[in-house]
Amino acid sequence: MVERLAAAERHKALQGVPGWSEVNGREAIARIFTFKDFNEAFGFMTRAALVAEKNDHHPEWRNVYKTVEVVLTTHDAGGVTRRDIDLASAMDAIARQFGAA
Ligand SMILES: C[C@H](O)[C@H](O)[C@H]1CNC2=NC(N)=NC(=O)C2=N1
Repeated sequence: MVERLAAAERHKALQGVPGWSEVNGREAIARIFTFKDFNEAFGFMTRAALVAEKNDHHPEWRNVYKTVEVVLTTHDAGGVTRRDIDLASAMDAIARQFGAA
């Protein structure tokens, strides 16, 4: 069972994924990725989906044309855990490969 991060731990962990921020009123982290076009955005989602499935840890996300809004939280733990931080970091690496802004 992965453990929910307390506020101080969450803030510290967020420093490792600087593009992400806390969600107001919810124990979750979020980032909006903007790509060159829909093709790149969906390519990012495809790669990220495979990582999510491999790790059995899935995002809440919304795609509008070339943007992908991602919210990460661990439902089983009722808050942010290391799994969210690790998936955020993995998504950042994939986004860099797609030349995200
Ligand atoms: C049964 C399955 O392992 C669980 O439901 C997994 C799936 N993916 C998940 N993803 C996220 N974000 N949080 C979870 O608690 C979670 N639990």
